[in-house]
Amino acid sequence: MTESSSDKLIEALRKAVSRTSMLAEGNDPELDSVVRQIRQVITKGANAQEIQDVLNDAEPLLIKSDEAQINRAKQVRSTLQELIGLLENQDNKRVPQNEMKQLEAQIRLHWQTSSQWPFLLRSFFSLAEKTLNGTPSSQSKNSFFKRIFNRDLESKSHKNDQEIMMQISHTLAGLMNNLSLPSHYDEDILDLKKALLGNDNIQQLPGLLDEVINLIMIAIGKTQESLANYLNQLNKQLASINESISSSYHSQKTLSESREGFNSKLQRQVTDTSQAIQGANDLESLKALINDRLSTISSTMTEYKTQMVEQEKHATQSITLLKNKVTRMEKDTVSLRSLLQEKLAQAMTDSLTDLPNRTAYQDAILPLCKIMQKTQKSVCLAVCDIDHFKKVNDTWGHLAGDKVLRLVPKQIRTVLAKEDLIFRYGGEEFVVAFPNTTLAQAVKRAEDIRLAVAKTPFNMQGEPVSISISIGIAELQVQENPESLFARADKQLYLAKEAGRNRVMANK
Ligand SMILES: Nc1nc2c(ncn2[C@@H]2O[C@H](COP(=O)(O)OP(=O)(O)OP(=O)(O)O)[C@@H](O)[C@H]2O)c(=O)[nH]1
Repeated sequence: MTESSSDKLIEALRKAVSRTSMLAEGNDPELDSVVRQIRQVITKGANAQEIQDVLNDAEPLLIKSDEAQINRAKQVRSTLQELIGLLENQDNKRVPQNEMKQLEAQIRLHWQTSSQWPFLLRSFFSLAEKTLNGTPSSQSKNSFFKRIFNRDLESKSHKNDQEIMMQISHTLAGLMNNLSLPSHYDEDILDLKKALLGNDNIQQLPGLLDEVINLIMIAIGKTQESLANYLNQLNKQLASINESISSSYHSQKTLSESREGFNSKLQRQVTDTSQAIQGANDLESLKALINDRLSTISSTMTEYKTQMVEQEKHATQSITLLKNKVTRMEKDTVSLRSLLQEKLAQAMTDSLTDLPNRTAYQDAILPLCKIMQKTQKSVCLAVCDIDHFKKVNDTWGHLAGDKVLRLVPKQIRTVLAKEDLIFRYGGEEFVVAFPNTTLAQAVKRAEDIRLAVAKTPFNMQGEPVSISISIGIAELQVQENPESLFARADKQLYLAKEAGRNRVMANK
């Protein structure tokens, strides 16, 4: 392999790696087939030109895929802007200006980063909740008071809320059209769109929004998973390139040794012939001629040998160069993979509390339940919810609310065992899984959690404030699925709230 063709190959492989993030989309069948072709040519050890050719074929498709990604991001941005516009256009509602500005700034910063879309949507929903639950704008204060005393107007306002909800639901349904998900999610998307379009109930919106966010998470996760797979494959290919270079290096060395032997043998023969001819006295002129020829052959041979040595030196240098480049490329791949892992971890972590989030819970709970059922061990789930949390936000502000959300899980952790798992499930709700724990033990542990939170004074603007949590618990049954386990624990949480809060209730 010459220096320039090895350079070309390395360049082609580099291009393949950098383009992979887009190739990993896996939505366009035409593009998928080109990706397969690229993988095949690399695996079969094709030369630089062949790799260059398939990459050239892929170029227009890659540009198309790139554009589709940008268009999706633009659609998400305009959906979010449209949603904010909807809130602003409600004449008897006041959108909290600070939060709205913050959200708009976040949108400006992150609209192109798909992993941020769920967070932007969540922030929007919190803004919508605050707007709809909050005080009416000053120009409509009159109608607010009238609402309290006038049923007719109250029902009008309720209708107005419903209209906003319907508009928000419609806008979210529009967003679903732009998610790139494998076809087996078509039915889920269709169901969710139907539910969104038929929804006029504010109570259902958080659940539906969660489902939208889940699907976005899946769309992002899928991309990362394909990218990780491809990088693994690429790593194997790089290892095989390295191996073949090493073996070609060894065979070159052997070749050069055997040529060396051939040279000296030939040299010996030439000397022998020369001596033999010198022994024949009677043919002087012939001797001179043959001697002359032999010396020409000898010098040609020496020259050839010098050339060979020079060429081998060159080849060895270019192989060393190539090996260094491959090593560098391997390092690039490793850092790309760790970047990818970091991104995956980010998508699984709640940024406020640093706890594993709901996506992480959904990833972890099924395998946990399966292993516990297989080994016939008991596992319990506790759903914990901060009591009257809305009041904390309303009284002390959103930042104080965030502080409570960070401190409560810290208190919970103080009583958890090493193998217990805690997640921020959403809002002010945390889920704890107790592996290898019976219901009676879990109830005891939950009681300790409740007490640990209740006895902690939370400092709010210099004042100690008590916070309590309610907990619902259920134990996994034989052949029960995680959804049903969660539903039973959540039902107990509801009962604990109904019974006065700050208590633990278990499904016995
Ligand atoms: N500060 C802050 N508030 C949040 C966050 N996520 C959700 N919330 C708020 O949590 C509150 C939850 O209120 P509700 O569901 O009405 O429940 P609650 O007031 O805790 O009442 P109960 O659960 O019935 O005891 C809402 O006001 C949300 O805006 C967050 O990340 N930070």
